[in-house]
Amino acid sequence: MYTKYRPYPAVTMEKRAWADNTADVAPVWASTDLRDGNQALKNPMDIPRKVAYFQALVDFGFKEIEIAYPSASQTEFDFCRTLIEDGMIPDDVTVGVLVPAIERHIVRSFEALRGAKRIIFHLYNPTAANQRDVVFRRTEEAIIGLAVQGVAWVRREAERFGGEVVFEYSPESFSQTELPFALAVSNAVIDAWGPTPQSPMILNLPNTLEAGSPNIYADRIEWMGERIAQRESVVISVHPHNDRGCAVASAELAVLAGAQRVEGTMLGNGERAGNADLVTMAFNYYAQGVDPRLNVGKVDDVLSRITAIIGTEVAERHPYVGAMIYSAFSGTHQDAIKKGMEHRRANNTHTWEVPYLAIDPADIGRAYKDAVRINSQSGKGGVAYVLKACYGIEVPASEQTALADAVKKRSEARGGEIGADEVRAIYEQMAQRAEANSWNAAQYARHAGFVSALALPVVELLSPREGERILDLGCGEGSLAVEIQKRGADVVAVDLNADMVESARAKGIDAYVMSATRLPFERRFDAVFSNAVLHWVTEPRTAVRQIRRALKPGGRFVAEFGGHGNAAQVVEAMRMVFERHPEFGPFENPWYFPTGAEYRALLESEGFRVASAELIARPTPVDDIAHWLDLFANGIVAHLESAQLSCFKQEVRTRLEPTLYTASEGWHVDYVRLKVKAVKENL
Ligand SMILES: CC(=O)SCCNC(=O)CCNC(=O)[C@H](O)C(C)(C)COP(=O)(O)OP(=O)(O)OC[C@H]1O[C@@H](n2cnc3c(N)ncnc32)[C@H](O)[C@@H]1OP(=O)(O)O
Ligand SMILES: CC(C)C(=O)C(=O)O
Repeated sequence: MYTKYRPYPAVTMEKRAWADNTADVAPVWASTDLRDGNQALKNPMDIPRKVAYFQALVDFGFKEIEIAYPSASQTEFDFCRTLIEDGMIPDDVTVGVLVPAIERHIVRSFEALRGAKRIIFHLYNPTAANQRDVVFRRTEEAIIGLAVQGVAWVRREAERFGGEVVFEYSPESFSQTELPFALAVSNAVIDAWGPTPQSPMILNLPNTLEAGSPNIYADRIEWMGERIAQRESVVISVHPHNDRGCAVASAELAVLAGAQRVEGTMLGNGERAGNADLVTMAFNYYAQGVDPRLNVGKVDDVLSRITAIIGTEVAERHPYVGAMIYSAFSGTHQDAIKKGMEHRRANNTHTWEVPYLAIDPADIGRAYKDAVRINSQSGKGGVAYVLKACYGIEVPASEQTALADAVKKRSEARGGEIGADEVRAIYEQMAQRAEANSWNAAQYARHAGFVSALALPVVELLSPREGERILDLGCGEGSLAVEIQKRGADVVAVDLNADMVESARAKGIDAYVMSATRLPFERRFDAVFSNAVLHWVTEPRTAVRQIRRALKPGGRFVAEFGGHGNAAQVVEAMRMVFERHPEFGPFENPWYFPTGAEYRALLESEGFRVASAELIARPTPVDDIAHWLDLFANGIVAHLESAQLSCFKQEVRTRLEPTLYTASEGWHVDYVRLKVKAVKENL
């Protein structure tokens, strides 16, 4: 079996320059899609499809386009005529045709091109030993004679042709041709055509059947380049096929070896295993900071047009352009991408250095959010990235592992990918479970009407104006949102509690269930308003970032919530009752009550200009401290049994009665509010 095939002959080189060269300049690209690509299709294109394909190639930036083998069929001929007669060839684009060394084919091909301003007339004849002996049954001299005769026919017709003719010659099957013979035939053709440095010809050295490794192709190109006649009047071109899967590598090494021009096709479409894929190759230059001389930013548009025309698809894993190319499922890769992107943003880096991403997906219009996709292989970094990229949600580091575990479980149980919306739903559910307090809208309305009634001055501080878009963050049952709306503003309200949101909606408010640390809004609001909510948010920096993000530049943030010392006596009484009853477990204070200075510093560090951040002592009447505990402290005692709960309430009540209750005025809670007004700076 192993004697059936022979090793591809290596080239003996005294010195080899290409291995030390670097790819500093992209070659001239020549698309052969409409000829070589077309001849690979089961259903070759008709004229309208060819026209559409031609236009896509022009839009991608090709300046040399081989459009046909005009003598092959009437369609090929008519396509040439259509492009020329309908004036579809831009002035900076040169069209080419492929023609065998047969007189009537040469005559007909010139006929097809009549009227074109500038053409590449590409003559070819096979030169390999096997072709000479078996297909043509001619000696070496006769094959050279055929080529030289072909040149004479081309010269004669070129002289009659009105436009400029760039002559191209291919010793077809160069890859299987002995180098001395390839050189002999090429030099005979160069001599017969007589190119000059001002009017050079193209010598195309095809890897017609790719049978050797790219380094040998490079050796062959360098070998030829060193020896051909009139090197300064010849543009060396390559035409690599992909039979060994190395066409792009062959083309790149050939360029290092002196090739100045590369023929190939979009996505490598072509006979057998195809041609050199010029999309990949152009991006290979681009990704090294070399001008690719093609409109790579338009690639998705161009490829969607081309694949629709020829009825193919871009493979998911195709380099640079596959749908999955900029997506990572695996946890450690996701983590590295997330950190790389964050580092880039934080440092405003210009050069691209994000692990696992060859180029910036945005360069070709792909979204960053697709860079990370979630399944059972994913980790915390990836899951956090998805929520940040898709919804602007910052998952606190403390919650990331639990979230990733929940997502992984879901993916393993169900199989397959977990979409961003599903990750978000899992996160919301976790947040609701983790919410310290539970809320009941009816009870709230009955016993906590004071919360909104006392907040009207905060609405005044907000001073909503007609037509402004205002976010009410933590709207509760919606009374303040109604007040703001009455002043002509357009209000969107959010609250973590579905019962409250329901109640706000019943008042005609556009309300949603949403956490203050997971707002999806970006530059949407003229103002963000919040009353009696932010002391419940245990990730204050995350909330401030979300608020800033939701605001338009210059937008204001007006809020009131519990500040340093708020309900201090109540908190202390609860703590002491817990201390007296070790069976209740540790007392956990759920609230964030900052000082004015602390909150001001937080806002300023997140890009706000703070107009005021003041603590205001406001003893607040409540109907009964027991109701207050039921409403606002139920999270602290959620784990207690009912007898323990009664005991807790009774003991807290007894402790507070001497200071917070009077017979004439009833119960007052020692509220201290932090009232804030700040403006989003235009950073
Ligand atoms: C590697 C490449 O991609 S090269 C391009 C290949 N593309 C094509 O062949 C597509 C278009 N081809 C065609 O439509 C036809 O093959 C035609 C019109 C060129 C010729 O068709 P036909 O006359 O029917 O002959 P056929 O297709 O069998 O070709 C074989 C003949 O062409 C000769 N021939 C093949 N290539 C060449 C050439 N480049 N120069 C001169 N003669 C050639 C062969 O020696 C053979 O001649 P013979 O009949 O004297 O033995
Ligand atoms: C005619 C030549 C350039 C060709 O298509 C090939 O050798 O593959």
